[in-house]
Amino acid sequence: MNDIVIKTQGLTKYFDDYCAVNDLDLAIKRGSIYGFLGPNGCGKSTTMRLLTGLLTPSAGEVKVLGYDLPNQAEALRLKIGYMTQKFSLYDNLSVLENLQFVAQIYGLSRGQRRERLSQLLAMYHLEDKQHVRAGSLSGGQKQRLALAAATLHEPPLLLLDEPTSAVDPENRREFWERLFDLSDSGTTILVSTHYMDEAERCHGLAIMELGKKRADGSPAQLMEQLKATVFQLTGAGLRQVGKQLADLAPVISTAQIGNTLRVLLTPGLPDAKAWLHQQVAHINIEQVKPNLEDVFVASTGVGYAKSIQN
Ligand SMILES: Nc1ncnc2c1ncn2[C@@H]1O[C@H](COP(=O)(O)OP(=O)(O)OP(=O)(O)O)[C@@H](O)[C@H]1O
Repeated sequence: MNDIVIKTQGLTKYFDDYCAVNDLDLAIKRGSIYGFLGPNGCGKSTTMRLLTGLLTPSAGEVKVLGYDLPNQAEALRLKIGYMTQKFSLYDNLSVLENLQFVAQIYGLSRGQRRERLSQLLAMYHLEDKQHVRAGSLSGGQKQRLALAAATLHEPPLLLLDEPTSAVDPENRREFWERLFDLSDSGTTILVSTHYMDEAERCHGLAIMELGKKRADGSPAQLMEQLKATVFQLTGAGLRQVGKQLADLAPVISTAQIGNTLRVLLTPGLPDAKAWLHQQVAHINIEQVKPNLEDVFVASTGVGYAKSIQN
């Protein structure tokens, strides 16, 4: 059995002469939750739409669940669930009516419909809301309803485009519990996000910028492989210290976090801690383990440019 359910090689998408997805190679395993992490406009949604067959690539090869895209996009359609960042169900229909409508689109018989809908209402804690208009649900309830609708036909692949941008942390956590249930039962899930805590929950992750994949691996691998050295500085005058360090060549980034200053240095320095001490003698300096945000900073923007230079 082939465990790679999404494979792309050289996947590229131009809109006129703007390259939104640039030479993207992916290999995503069955049953995994794989994230696209990146700033606005980096090509996350475009990649997702290419993987659903909604968009035609300008170049490259795409195989999803064994189907070659874009040629076999129609056959793939029934095998995927797709949820976009905007609530795309009907505000004026009740929760139940929305689900009944989607069930009809997927051609479920009356008996199948009854069974599946009561299952979904229970699973997504929407039983007591089933006769409420979708438009009057809270952000978290809307997202649960959208996930119920996207999974109604039990697709083996689920694509979620920034699914929790409008929900609070508690609802986000609850939403992710459901994603892990789905993954546990073999569903492959692609999720785009710009939240670090969501990215950390993924089994695998691509960090994207300007349509390019800058890093790929599990969050643990990405943190382990980070070439930069990370320091936490404490002491007086941290704002000033941050400004003083920011422009120096070996400094990838500085960021104040509460009472500490987090500093990322390029790997080229023979003794990074000694170098830092020379710059800021009166400050406590402790080397710390990288986190995912450090990986992100070193993989994008100025941090990326400095990382590859040094
Ligand atoms: N249909 C389109 N026509 C022209 N340009 C487009 C089109 N769709 C996307 N783009 C451009 O391609 C780039 C990538 O957009 P995309 O929506 O994939 O980014 P994203 O990472 O999903 O961002 P966001 O988080 O803001 O949704 C952007 O510069 C966007 O303006």
